[in-house]
Amino acid sequence: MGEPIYRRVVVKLSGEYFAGPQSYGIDQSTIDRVAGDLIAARGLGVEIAVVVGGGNIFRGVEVSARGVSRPTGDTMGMLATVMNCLALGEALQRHGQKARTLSSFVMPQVCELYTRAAAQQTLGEGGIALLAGGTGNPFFTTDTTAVLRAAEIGADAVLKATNVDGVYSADPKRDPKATRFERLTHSEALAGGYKVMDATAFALARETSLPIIVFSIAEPGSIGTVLGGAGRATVVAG
Ligand SMILES: Nc1ncnc2c1ncn2[C@@H]1O[C@H](COP(=O)(O)OP(=O)(O)O)[C@@H](O)[C@H]1O
Ligand SMILES: O=c1ccn([C@@H]2O[C@H](COP(=O)(O)OP(=O)(O)O)[C@@H](O)[C@H]2O)c(=O)[nH]1
Repeated sequence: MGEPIYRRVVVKLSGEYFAGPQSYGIDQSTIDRVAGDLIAARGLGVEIAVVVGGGNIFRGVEVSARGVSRPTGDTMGMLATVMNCLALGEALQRHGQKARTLSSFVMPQVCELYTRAAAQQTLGEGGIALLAGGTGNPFFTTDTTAVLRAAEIGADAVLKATNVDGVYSADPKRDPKATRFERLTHSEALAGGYKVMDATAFALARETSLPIIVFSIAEPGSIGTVLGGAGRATVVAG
């Protein structure tokens, strides 16, 4: 594995992936494996903050399709991300890694409130900061949260660890002829309308000059590989 090309990153973990072989909820062995990958990546000397999605429990759009208002559905989705962070935090600590969950919502019995200073402090002390609760606002996604928090804490890149190994010309799960891009500019990603990430996230990354690396979390060790500038991935930058 090569020397890391980033000093501080935000890793966005797919909530959906946390369900493992199940269709819903949290699969413990999947969380333990992801925790191991994060600890190995931290071992390369890179400061790591993590944003976890909530799609394994609730997605606002899906909840609202069943009759709940969209803001309430989105709040349920954001609370789902808190549960995922609590599960991941425990797994990291069990493996000996210092981790601190910081939420966009005030919930003192559950975890601390996210502030930029608290996140910076955790990273400075060698801990992994788990940034829970999304942006705290409905109508956003955890992809946008990852870019927002990366810009706030001065990260060098957003690593989107998802269930595909990059950005394709079309959804690879629907179109077998779709081809993977090695590299795209933010403007090309926006113009292409590639659904692997929402437009707000790409636009904020362009505005803040943040590279986004899209890669598969299913590949064990992929976070460390990507930190070394290698592996199958799409780099969205420039
Ligand atoms: N152009 C595309 N390139 C890659 N993936 C795409 C594209 N269009 C749609 N997708 C789909 O996007 C999904 C990843 O996005 P999403 O479900 O939001 O991930 P996450 O759970 O990591 O937030 C993949 O499952 C893939 O099928
Ligand atoms: O700032 C945010 C982040 C997330 N969400 C809600 O939380 C859900 C879970 O997040 P996301 O869909 O991004 O998770 P993932 O796709 O990574 O599992 C979303 O569907 C939204 O309903 C939100 O309302 N605001």
